[in-house]
Amino acid sequence: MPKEKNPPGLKLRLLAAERLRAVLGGNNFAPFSAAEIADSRDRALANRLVTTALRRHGQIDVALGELLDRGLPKKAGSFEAVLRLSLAQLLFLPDLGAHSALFLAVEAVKADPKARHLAGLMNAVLRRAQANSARLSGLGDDLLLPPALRARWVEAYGEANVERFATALLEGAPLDLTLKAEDSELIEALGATPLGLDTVRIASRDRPVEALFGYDEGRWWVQDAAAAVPARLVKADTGARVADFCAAPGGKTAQLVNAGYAVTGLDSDAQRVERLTENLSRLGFAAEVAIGDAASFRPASPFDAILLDAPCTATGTFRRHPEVIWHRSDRDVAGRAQLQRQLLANAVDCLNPGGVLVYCVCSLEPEEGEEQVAWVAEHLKSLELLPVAAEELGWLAPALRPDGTVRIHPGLDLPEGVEGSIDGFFVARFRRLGG
Ligand SMILES: C[S@@+](CC[C@H](N)C(=O)[O-])C[C@H]1O[C@@H](n2cnc3c(N)ncnc32)[C@H](O)[C@@H]1O
Repeated sequence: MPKEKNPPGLKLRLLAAERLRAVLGGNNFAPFSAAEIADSRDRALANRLVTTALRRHGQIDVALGELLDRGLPKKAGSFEAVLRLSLAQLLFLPDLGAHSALFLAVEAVKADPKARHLAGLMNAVLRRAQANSARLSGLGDDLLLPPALRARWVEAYGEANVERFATALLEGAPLDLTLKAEDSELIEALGATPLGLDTVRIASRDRPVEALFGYDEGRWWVQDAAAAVPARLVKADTGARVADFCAAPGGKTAQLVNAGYAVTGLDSDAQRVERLTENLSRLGFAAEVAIGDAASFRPASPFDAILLDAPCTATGTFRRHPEVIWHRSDRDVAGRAQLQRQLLANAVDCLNPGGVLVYCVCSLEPEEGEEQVAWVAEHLKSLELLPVAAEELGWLAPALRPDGTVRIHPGLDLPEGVEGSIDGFFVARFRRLGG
């Protein structure tokens, strides 16, 4: 019988390998969308393979070290990505069965002219992995984080919290929505759990976001519970002129409009600004939108308040972007911290005396959060810290620090009955002196 040219599952495996390879090469991970893989079961499978390979990256590194006597072959096309996917399946997704992990891996490298010559090696390595799977699948969770990052986080958050971070990494992120208005019928129709304030959580979903109840009517937007905190801390009068610096794709802009402010959303990335505009339009929200550099932007007249959601290393988003754990270097942290200082300094100059500045980052690195508050105290003398009160944080009150800044991290307890965890975020609120 002639061999089937395209065995079932091969096309999907090749797509998954391509996606993983791009992330290994430095790209951000984005799950497959319905436009990319129409069949929902195929899409779920491809996303599960890639996310497992990314979440288990550290353990797979150790397994690769053991299994490949001479290390990864150089200039080998998709070999590494295919191997990592198959190890993820063999070791950590036993429900998918071992046979397809081996068979499809060999077929996938045969389909790649740059890796074809390594089909025998792929087969041998995976057979070895299979023979040692009991031990390799039990590699410790301490390997989930690079040692240097793990040590830094243990120093900042303590061992017990970092263990919770590892659990959060493996569990991934549920879908949190911010509701335009409290509405128990909407919450029920979404099958969501209220998480306090205006956030609800959908623990598991079988449909793309666009197919969820109320999307077309613009009754909610996607926003992690932690990301919804900073905009709530902009306390200004109704109708006040509030700027959202670094606004796209607009989750916080939407909150500010919903709170009744006259909002200007500023972002330097034209494509992302397009998404911001589309998102606001779906929600039926009006805001002034500008493309510009928040480090040098000058408004026609100063704002009453500014929310600065500064670009950062985004290590707090590791549940959705496991790659940040492996991609970010000390240099990245230092570079981001430097940019954040420029943005803070310019924001002060765009504020009315007495105006409020809320600074936030979705980073877990103290250099981008706690240490920036110390830098402001030393260098931006026209700002004073305006402490956040526990009542403003609701169930997230344990995130309040003694100085009135807010450190949210994925080790924090959730309200009773709510599953999962939240992103990492740091928030500090300042006031411009005078006025
Ligand atoms: C963390 S994201 C913002 C998320 C957004 N605030 C939200 O809640 O949906 C950071 C944004 O900063 C923008 N950005 C980066 N550097 C900037 C700069 N110098 N000036 C203005 N925007 C900038 C990026 O284009 C990106 O959209």
